[in-house]
Amino acid sequence: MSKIAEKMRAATSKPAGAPALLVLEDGTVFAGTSCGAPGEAFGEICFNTSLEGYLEIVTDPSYAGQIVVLTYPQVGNYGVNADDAQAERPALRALVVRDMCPTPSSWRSQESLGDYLAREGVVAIEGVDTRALVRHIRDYGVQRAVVSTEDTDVAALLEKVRKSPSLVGENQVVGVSCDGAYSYTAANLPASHGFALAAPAEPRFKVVVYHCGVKRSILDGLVASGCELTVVPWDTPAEEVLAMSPDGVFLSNGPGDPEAVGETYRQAEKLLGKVPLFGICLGHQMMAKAAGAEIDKLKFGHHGGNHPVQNLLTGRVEVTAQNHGFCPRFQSLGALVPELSGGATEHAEDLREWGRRGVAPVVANERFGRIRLTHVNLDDGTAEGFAFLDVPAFSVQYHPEAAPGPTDAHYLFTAFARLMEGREDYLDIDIATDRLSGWKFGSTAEGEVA
Ligand SMILES: NC(=O)CC[C@H](N)C(=O)O
Repeated sequence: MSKIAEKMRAATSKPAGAPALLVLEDGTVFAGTSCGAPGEAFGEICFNTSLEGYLEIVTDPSYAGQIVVLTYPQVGNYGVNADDAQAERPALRALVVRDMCPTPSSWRSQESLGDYLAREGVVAIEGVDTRALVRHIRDYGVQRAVVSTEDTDVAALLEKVRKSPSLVGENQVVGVSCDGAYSYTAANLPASHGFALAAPAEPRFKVVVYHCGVKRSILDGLVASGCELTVVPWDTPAEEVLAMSPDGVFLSNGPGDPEAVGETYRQAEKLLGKVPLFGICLGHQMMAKAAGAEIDKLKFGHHGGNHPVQNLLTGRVEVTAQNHGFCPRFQSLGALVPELSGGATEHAEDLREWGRRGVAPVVANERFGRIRLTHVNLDDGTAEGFAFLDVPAFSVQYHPEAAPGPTDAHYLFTAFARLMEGREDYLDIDIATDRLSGWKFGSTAEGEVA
């Protein structure tokens, strides 16, 4: 090695952390070193493919009960800034990375990611061949796993993993909801947040938010579209919410198995038709469950910032942020209404077929009338959005607030405001000129290109 190369190596190498192990329930083992808190953490292992936004991922409450692998190989380079956090503290069980940067470089950085994880008690492992690990999860599916900095006995760890509880059937929401109601308005917007680029609209709507583990950027998006929020616990009775006479109710994202969150979807059932409703991710699943949908568990889920979704109403493709492992099946909501489904009488097996035909199909639901499929995932043909035609309600499986990810779908916050105004064309929005989505194209608040 040349002298210069030796010097460079010395300048960039970091002290090795304590040895750590990652063991999957199928017996796959990866050795690495600790880069967060010491300890032993069990959870369902999944991977996120975003290229940036690691703090938003780490603090997304929807990761409660999960061990997250980041596919981007160098993590921590720009440090951590509290304004980017999606919740007070991380809820994920552990973090797995290829390489953790101990010397962040950014004017916004307040501390290193490793220090943050250590302070928050999150176990983390680096030095893992994350490409091999992710290919393994893609081939064999998500499964239980453990990250340990305490036990070096692989056989013992494997036994413990196989005895650990499964994410399926467990209520994770109860651990990340709020204890009591609180309000959230424009005064709460963080100074350096993305939605600050579009000044918040005048507050016009009183909205109640069911907090199932809500991401802060979702609250910001609602405020940006003109809502004053009262955030309530996940199991607040619908009667209490209606007694507040809100203009609308929002059902939040949240962790774990939607089947285990009966206290929320039973409220959604009571609210549908009584007040305009909007749901994101778990909130979408809650609305679908209220209408009797069957829920599928995906092999390795959608977690990342580049998932293409086709809007069947406009034909446009949105590049979206996603984070879910479960998904309601559109076909289970009812029989097709042929006159609103391009004459079709049979459900398409692959929902992408509707995009090819230029049709947004409608089913007749026993409880709530007609429901339209509005959005479809172009990678795997899963359902991404529903709009109820006979009651004021719509929901999406993906994340219009991004955080992290592209902002193509910010317009859905505008759509909720338009739904509360009683507009039938509430979803018919040009994202190039929408106040929330369109700022990046140089449009003004009025929608004209400046
Ligand atoms: N981000 C979310 O709301 C996740 C929803 C649900 N817990 C799932 O994994 O499918």
